[in-house]
Amino acid sequence: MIRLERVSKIYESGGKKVEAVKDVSLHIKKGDIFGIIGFSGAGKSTLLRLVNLLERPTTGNIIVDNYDLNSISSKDLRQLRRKIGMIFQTFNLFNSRTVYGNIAYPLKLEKKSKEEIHQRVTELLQFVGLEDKADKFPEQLSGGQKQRVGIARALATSPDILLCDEATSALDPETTNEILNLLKKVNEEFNITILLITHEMNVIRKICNRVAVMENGRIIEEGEVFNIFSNPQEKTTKNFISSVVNEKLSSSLLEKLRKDHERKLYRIVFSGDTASQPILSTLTAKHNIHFNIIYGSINELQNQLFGNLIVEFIGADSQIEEVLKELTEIVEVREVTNGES
Ligand SMILES: Nc1ncnc2c1ncn2[C@@H]1O[C@H](COP(=O)(O)OP(=O)(O)OP(=O)(O)O)[C@@H](O)[C@H]1O
Repeated sequence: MIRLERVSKIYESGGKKVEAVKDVSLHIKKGDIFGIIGFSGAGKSTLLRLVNLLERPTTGNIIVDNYDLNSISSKDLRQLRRKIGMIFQTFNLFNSRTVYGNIAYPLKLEKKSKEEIHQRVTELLQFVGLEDKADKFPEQLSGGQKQRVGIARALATSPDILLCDEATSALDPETTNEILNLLKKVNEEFNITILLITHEMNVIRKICNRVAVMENGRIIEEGEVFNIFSNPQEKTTKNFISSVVNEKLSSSLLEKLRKDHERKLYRIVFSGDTASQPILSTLTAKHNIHFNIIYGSINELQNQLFGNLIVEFIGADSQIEEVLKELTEIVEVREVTNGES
């Protein structure tokens, strides 16, 4: 659906060059909810503007819906633009138009008849749950309601792709969840591919199936959301994950635990099927030792479980060794040291 091949974007302003996007390759498949996460200045907005045809890459190719943007004709470009909807952090609604007028606007540009416009706007108002707000002006709406209008307007021309630029960053957590649920519904009911940029891992966790982590213009890590969450490789990715999945213990708590428990502590990381199997109890029973759970967390993601436990084993050293050996073959096991909390 969207393919970026070795894309770079260099801005030149005041004689200075800024390489905002560096050698990025990505493949976003039809039906994906693909999230790009990164700190401010990482290059996310530039990447979105490249896909939205507002910027041209300095080098590399961008292919959207089988059109190579480097060689697309202006007629095809106009056609393609209609297939891409966009919503924004600041909603970008027309304050002088009603909710109805905002949603109708792209259809008016397409010179649709009054009846067609009425039918489509009514459908969309119902879809986003704002039937009773048709005649209100944006300033009479809450942030969440404004974003619903933004979504309805973006869907008016039945796009194949929806680009979301920090669409929930201005909203409180509850409203964020409502809007994320609505975006999921857009994806599922209309099979619209969603590409979103965000600096909130919560957004990625809630609705994305794939994620790319961006830093200094580059994609540093990319993959299925479950795999990235359960086995992040890069420090920045780990930091983003720890903002929503609290698996680290504070160093003071760790110190206390180590004082209270003179045996070695082990962190055992479970994911997927292993998170729902009684692996620990089976293995410790087999080798006739006991275990004591010191800390545990379990999370649900994409209908799968992942989590981790900190445990101590009680029993003969040789038997503990055996259990650790067998455990390591099934799950990730590492001794908890002072440096690793
Ligand atoms: N039009 C422009 N001209 C010159 N430099 C730009 C332009 N747009 C962005 N940049 C620079 O490119 C880099 C990436 O910016 P970009 O806005 O893409 O990052 P971002 O991850 O979206 O950050 P934010 O979340 O703060 O918007 C930054 O160093 C920025 O200053």
